[in-house]
Amino acid sequence: MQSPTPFARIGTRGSPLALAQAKLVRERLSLAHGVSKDQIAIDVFSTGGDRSQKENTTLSDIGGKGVFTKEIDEALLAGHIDIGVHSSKDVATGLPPGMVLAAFLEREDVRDAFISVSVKGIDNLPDGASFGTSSIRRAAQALRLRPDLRIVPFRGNVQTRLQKLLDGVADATLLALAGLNRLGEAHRATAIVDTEKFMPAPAQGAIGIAIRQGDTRFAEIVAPLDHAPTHAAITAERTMLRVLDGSCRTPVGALTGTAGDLLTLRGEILSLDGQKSFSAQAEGADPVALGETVGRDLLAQAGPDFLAGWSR
Ligand SMILES: NCc1[nH]cc(CCC(=O)O)c1CC(=O)O
Repeated sequence: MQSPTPFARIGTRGSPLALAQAKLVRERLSLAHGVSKDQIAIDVFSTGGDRSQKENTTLSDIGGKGVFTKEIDEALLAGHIDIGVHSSKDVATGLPPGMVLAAFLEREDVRDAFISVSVKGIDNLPDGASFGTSSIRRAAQALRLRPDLRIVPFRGNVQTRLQKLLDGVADATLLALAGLNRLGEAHRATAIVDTEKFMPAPAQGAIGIAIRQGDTRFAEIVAPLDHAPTHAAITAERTMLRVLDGSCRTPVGALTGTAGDLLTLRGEILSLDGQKSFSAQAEGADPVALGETVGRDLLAQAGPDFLAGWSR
């Protein structure tokens, strides 16, 4: 039986991936603090992003900001939960006032996996094949290589999308390898794609832990779970995205690496049809400064016409 006052209350979405991530955080908290898992509650929330799954919408159509986090953020700020567990790539760059991302678990594989029941890779798809994705980044990157592809909307959780492929709704898709790994479904990947051609989404593959700003008790409780190199990389990528967010809604990719003691950050923005793209790269020690440098470089290269053309 759960005690009436648990050690911590975690809020999460209810998808199998979100639950796996919340359970991973519970496991880490339990080990770090020597408390039983029964003392850590997991509360499940349905978000706008979950409710709109059945519509033929892209995430940017729904309105983006916090569509997978809003209800959890509100419960956190209201004190109904202590910790929000999120896929960092689903967390809006502008956090609700009073909320902070305090810790990040060590990043999983950042790459996307190509999945098809008929062909080995994107190059092998027949002319005019259908490509299932509701990610404007994956659509643009696929169309850059294969302008003939027909993009079909592909919403739903990871399991739903895998089933849609089996049902023949599309000839192929891309999914984050991180999600497949966490669900024990990595064997479904037909191929792992090259990050040069398919730069991952900013913050892909990292679980983020949100707490209330100024909550010193929970700041201390989640601190042992934080992986410093992941924290730095996600900060750099989210900063780059924040610089771009203000001006445009083009597809964006980002990838952090290391060069000795320094971080390297590569970023790219693409037109929706993938026919135009700009990339930038820099290295530095301060993740915020690095993200700003790469973000501003991308804005400068793209210029106002490109950004205006795709701003809605
Ligand atoms: N809402 C989509 C989403 N958000 C996070 C992940 C994967 C896990 C991650 O990037 O940490 C996914 C699924 C996908 O892109 O395949």
